[in-house]
This record gives sequence, structure tokens and C-alpha cells, in this order.
Amino acid sequence: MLVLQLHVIFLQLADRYLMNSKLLTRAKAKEQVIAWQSSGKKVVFSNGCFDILHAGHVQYLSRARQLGDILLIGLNSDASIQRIKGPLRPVCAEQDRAAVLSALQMVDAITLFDEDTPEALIEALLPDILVKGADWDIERIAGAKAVLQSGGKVLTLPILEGRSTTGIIEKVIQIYGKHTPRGKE
Ligand SMILES: Nc1ncnc2c1ncn2[C@@H]1O[C@H](COP(=O)(O)OP(=O)(O)OP(=O)(O)O)[C@@H](O)[C@H]1O
Ligand SMILES: O=P(O)(O)O[C@@H]1O[C@H]([C@H](O)CO)[C@@H](O)[C@H](O)[C@@H]1O
Repeated sequence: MLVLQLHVIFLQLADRYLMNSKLLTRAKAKEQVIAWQSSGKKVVFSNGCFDILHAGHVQYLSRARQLGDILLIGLNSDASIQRIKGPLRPVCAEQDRAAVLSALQMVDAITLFDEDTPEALIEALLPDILVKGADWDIERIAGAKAVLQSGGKVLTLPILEGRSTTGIIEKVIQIYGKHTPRGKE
């Protein structure tokens, strides 16, 4: 019985590690960026909340990855999102948001940041390319100045119209605001 219990604990720990095997500390992310750039790889960086993932995110991340050799994502922590998007957000906790992004083939690495903006993170990492969706004007993109000054590029990618996490939340409220979700009667 003890062996079985130990086996279950091992599997649970393995799952947790494998779910977030791409999640790096800031120090490790910096180390990795230096290693990638030293071997001639172009590091693309983007950041976001990636709360409830949708087709716009997937298209965006796929295109971002095609801009270089590595795609590193700066992911807002739960505390960061609560401050910038309101106390009821995020819907999905940071470990889950990181696990979902980790499962995407085009995402190579993820690092959480707790600040309101990724400016300090980007200044520390100095990626070759900083990219955001076109819902952000270049002038408003945090970290742009540091990346440009280091000889990097700052780009925006087209938005897949009609897709947003907020939109999904609003649609769910519209649907279930009137009805109890199936199976919850
Ligand atoms: N529909 C979309 N098409 C392409 N890129 C998108 C789309 N929506 C968001 N992005 C990009 O994905 C990244 C993460 O954005 P974010 O997580 O804020 O998505 P969101 O759907 O706008 O969320 P919210 O509705 O909570 O603001 C950002 O760089 C953003 O520009
Ligand atoms: O998911 P979002 O809302 O697109 O991500 C935000 O992007 C902000 C942007 O980089 C500002 O230039 C950033 O400040 C904020 O922390 C979120 O990552």
C-alpha cells in the first residue's frame, strides 16, 4: 500500500513538472537568452495575460514564433492581472495559464512577472524582437525603448477580429446569466 501511495505522489509531482516544464525563473530565463543569443538564435519575446486562451492567441503566438528562432513569453502573475484587469481576474490561475501555454508547440519558454508591466523583465532579458498584438500602439509597448536601444526590433502582429478573453467571459455571462450550467441542476 505504501509503495502505491509513493507511486501516486511521484506521478503527481512528475505531472506538475511536465505541465510546466517550460516555466523558467527570471534568472534562468536571462541565462537561457544569453545562451540562445550566443549560439546565434534570434529570441522573440512577447508578454500577456493569456487568461482564457482563444484562436487569436494561437494565431498570434504562431506568427510571433515565426519571427525568430525562440519564442519566450512573459506571463503576468495572478497578482499583476488583478491590478491591471480588475480583482475578479484572472479566471485561470498562473500555473494553469503557464501549463496551457507550455502545451503549445510554438512556445519555447515562459517566465512569470509580478509587476504591472514587463518593462524591468524586458530590460533584463533584452530579446532580439519584442512583439505585441496590433491592439497595442508601438509607443505604448513596455520595454520597446530598451529593445530598440539594444539594436532589437519592436513589432506588432494583426489581431484576429472578434476574439478576446473578455468577449468569452461576456458571452458566458450572457448564456449562463439566465441558465444554470448543464449538469449543475
Ligand atoms: N484576437 C487576437 N488576435 C491576435 N492577437 C491577440 C488577440 N487577442 C489578444 N491578442 C494578443 O495576445 C496577447 C495577450 O493578450 P491578452 O491575454 O490580453 O488577450 P485578450 O483576449 O485581449 O485578453 P482580455 O480580453 O482579458 O484583455 C497580446 O499581445 C495581445 O496583443
Ligand atoms: O495580455 P495583454 O493585456 O495584452 O498584456 C499586457 O500587455 C501590456 C503591454 O505590454 C504594455 O506595453 C503589459 O504592460 C501588461 O502587463 C500585460 O502584459
